[in-house]
Amino acid sequence: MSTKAETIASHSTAVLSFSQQLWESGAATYAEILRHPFLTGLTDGTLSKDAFRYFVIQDSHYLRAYARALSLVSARATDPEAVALFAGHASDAIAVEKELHVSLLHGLGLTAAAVDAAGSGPTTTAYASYLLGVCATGTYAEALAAVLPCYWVYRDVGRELLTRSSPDPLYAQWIASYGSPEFDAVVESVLAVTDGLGSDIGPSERVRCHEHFAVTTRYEWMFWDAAYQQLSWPI
Ligand SMILES: Cc1ncc(C[n+]2csc(CCO)c2C)c(N)n1
Repeated sequence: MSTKAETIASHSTAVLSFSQQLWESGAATYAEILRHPFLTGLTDGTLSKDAFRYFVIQDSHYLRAYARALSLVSARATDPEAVALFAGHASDAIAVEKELHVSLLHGLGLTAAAVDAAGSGPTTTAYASYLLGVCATGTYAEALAAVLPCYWVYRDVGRELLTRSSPDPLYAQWIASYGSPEFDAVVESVLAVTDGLGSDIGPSERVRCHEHFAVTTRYEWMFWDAAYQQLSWPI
């Protein structure tokens, strides 16, 4: 039987691009994400407004942390194009957070003060801490592997949900923002940077990249699950 490192190393010499190799580490989780009742509830309109409200509040906290993680990715990039790309996306994440306040929060009867008062929940805090930890202490490739599922899972979920849409106008508005062609172009540029790194990475670093990708894909599932359950701190 081959070890995990050998399996990953054998993939690296095969025809798959680095991003496609990473995707295999999250593929089973991605299949579960599409079946999650939060997402099926969004598209058939049965998702409770309380669960969606929880999601939007937690996403505000998540986006603030994610922007900082992307700034760290930007700082570690050596290619000036990649520095600019991730710095731009860090800035976009803050803009998205503000936009959320204006459109979705208002439609949900929420205020910025309510978001701050709710604070970052257990799953948001765990996911954000993992991202910031890897981006601060890992290599550039590890940092990229950790932030990648956020882009990629959302693009693919957005595309899938667009085909289903939603009878609820608020849910349809959210779906449209991630299924847009502009967002598709953002994700393709990040995948191109990832593939450009593929040949420079050693075997142990490659294994760590796969681990980070698998963990943050799981956190994406957990983020929707936390909203579905409206998970709070136990104490
Ligand atoms: C839990 C969670 N995961 C991913 C995204 C999607 N997302 C947020 S910022 C960004 C890139 C730069 O704008 C992307 C793809 C989200 N909103 N919430």
